[in-house]
Amino acid sequence: MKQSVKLVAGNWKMNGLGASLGEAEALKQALTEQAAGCRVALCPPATLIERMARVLAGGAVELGGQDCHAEASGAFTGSVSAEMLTDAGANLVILGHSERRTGFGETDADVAAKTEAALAAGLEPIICIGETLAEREAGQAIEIVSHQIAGSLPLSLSGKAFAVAYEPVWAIGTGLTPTLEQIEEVHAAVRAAMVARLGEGGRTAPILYGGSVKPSNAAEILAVAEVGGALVGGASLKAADFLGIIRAA
Ligand SMILES: O=C[C@H](O)COP(=O)(O)O
Repeated sequence: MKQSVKLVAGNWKMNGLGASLGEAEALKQALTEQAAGCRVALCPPATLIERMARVLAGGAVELGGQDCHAEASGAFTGSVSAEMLTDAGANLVILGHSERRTGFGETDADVAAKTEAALAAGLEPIICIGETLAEREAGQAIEIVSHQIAGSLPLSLSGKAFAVAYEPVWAIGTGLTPTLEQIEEVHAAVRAAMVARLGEGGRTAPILYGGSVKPSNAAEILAVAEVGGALVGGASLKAADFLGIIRAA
């Protein structure tokens, strides 16, 4: 299904200090001078969200967290709740990124629980899925992402604003990307899995592509059927690069 308004979200990961707020300011300024034609979001480290919310106030750039805890509050040292992200000024949150699934052992069930928490706090979740290189080489990409969709999307998402991000693990930060045909094939399968899981509620949420998106390949990737936007890592850290991708959308 063709999405009318795409979402281009920048995931700063564990990059950025107060000095980086200038990049957010430059992005806001550029999108004030020339409207984007798509939704644009930045997801900085949690420590920057509140300051970035002040910088971005009154502009078109939305703000997201990179993770949240499944519980609303409690004895969870080092964690941030969904409500804390909302309180700091975020309206989105990335959940289930492969770096959290791999590095922190997050399961599909964890991602589903975090998604429930995000919805309860009024956040729009961006739920990440994607196969490893070994899984792709074994011909299991479709099976893996379909399974991840079934396990990571709680039924309560139906009727709510959310996005799915397909990020092949082997394409993240490597400069490698799937072929356009492979992206189209997986996105079609992801859509089918979303509809199988949520019924009509799975039909319209955008499916973002993520993994080595840059200004030079963004236009062709964003033109693929069922690509409803992009989740951008490295190329979102500099406003000029991120703007190149936004313009392509
Ligand atoms: O969340 C973003 C992705 O992991 C993509 O990162 P990348 O654009 O640096 O490959």
